[in-house]
Amino acid sequence: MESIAVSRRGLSRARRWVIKIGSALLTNNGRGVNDEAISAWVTQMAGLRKGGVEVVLVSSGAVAAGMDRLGWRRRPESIHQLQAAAAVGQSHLVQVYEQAFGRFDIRSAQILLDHDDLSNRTRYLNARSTLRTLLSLGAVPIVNENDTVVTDEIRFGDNDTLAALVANLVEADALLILTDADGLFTEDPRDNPDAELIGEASALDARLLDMAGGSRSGLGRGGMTTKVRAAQLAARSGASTVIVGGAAEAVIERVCAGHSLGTLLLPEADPLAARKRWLAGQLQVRGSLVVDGGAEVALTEGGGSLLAVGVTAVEGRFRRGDLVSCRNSVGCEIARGLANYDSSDSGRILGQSSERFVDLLGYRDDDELIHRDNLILL
Ligand SMILES: Nc1ncnc2c1ncn2[C@@H]1O[C@H](COP(=O)(O)OP(=O)(O)O)[C@@H](O)[C@H]1O
Ligand SMILES: N[C@@H](CCC(=O)OP(=O)(O)O)C(=O)O
Repeated sequence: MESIAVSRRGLSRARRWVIKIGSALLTNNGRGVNDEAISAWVTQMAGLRKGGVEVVLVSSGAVAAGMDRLGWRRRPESIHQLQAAAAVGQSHLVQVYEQAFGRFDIRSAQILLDHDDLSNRTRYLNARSTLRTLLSLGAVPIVNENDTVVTDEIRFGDNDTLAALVANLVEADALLILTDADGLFTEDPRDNPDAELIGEASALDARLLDMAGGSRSGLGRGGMTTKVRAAQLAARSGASTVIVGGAAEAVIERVCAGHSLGTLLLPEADPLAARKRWLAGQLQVRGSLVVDGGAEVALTEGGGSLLAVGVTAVEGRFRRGDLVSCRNSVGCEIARGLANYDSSDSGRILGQSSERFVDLLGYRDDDELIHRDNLILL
């Protein structure tokens, strides 16, 4: 039991969440989207945002909202009708969120993604930069699949997969999947009312996929199978996943505070190591920082962050958040990491202590040029 408490407590330290709200939950008994429930979730997300926690929302519901507006009772089979319903519904869905976040003076932003956006390197990096910029502006991105331009073969179909890929994209600490079941049960509780809730497991535990079944709601898509797979994908970049019943009182607040609700699916033992491996494999090196002897020791032996004071030269052109290589005075690459300042600002602060950043740049975002959590030693 102790380990549950410890890992749940870890969730209360997560600074960046991806929160996915599924179709089965969002729909008002099949009649459009549930505005009242959306308002309650947004109130909780606004609370997180005000507390300095970054939130990316992945929301389904476009097809359900569109069906309602078009007067359709049953989810259509044809892909073109689904696309039409999604187009009609998406604008309404975003409008409901915009209004709800507006009550808290929080900007929201619509992001529609398809498979190609996340498999094409340039588009992937563009999506990543836009999402990160929105977060740094304090906005809440609202992501959905770009249903208009996708066909059956390349659709995500379910938004669980999309949410996990977004968690990878923004390197979220945790993914919260709100659905109409209380979590992952040993069997679908609709089939067996005696099925038991799994409180916590490793996302990579092969038995989970045997327990997970498909969707029955008529509006939801992937069921628990895609949720377990999403947890496995999210774990690749070190994120934990919680699958939980979204109708529970103050559910987002309680899960994010570390309360034991729903099912927690954990990445491997050291999420930071997973995340660093993910970073190393995903991004292109955009430039280099040459470090002095003191900084080399601090990085390689002390496990420290890279400070501007230990940097002697900046090479290449890179933006904040890009992957850069750290080389020592004889040109050996010793580490790679995500730069907190772009190449031009890095050039202005090199050799300087962070107290001077405001004088030199007119602002100070971070004290470190590369934080140790974003640094991979080679
Ligand atoms: N082992 C399981 N535990 C809980 N729910 C399950 C399980 N297997 C299948 N399900 C089904 O998964 C459904 C949730 O998935 P889905 O309908 O796709 O929702 P969403 O639209 O929120 O993604 C539940 O309503 C439940 O019937
Ligand atoms: N893009 C679709 C979502 C697809 C879907 O229903 O996914 P899910 O919520 O995972 O069951 C929509 O907005 O209706």
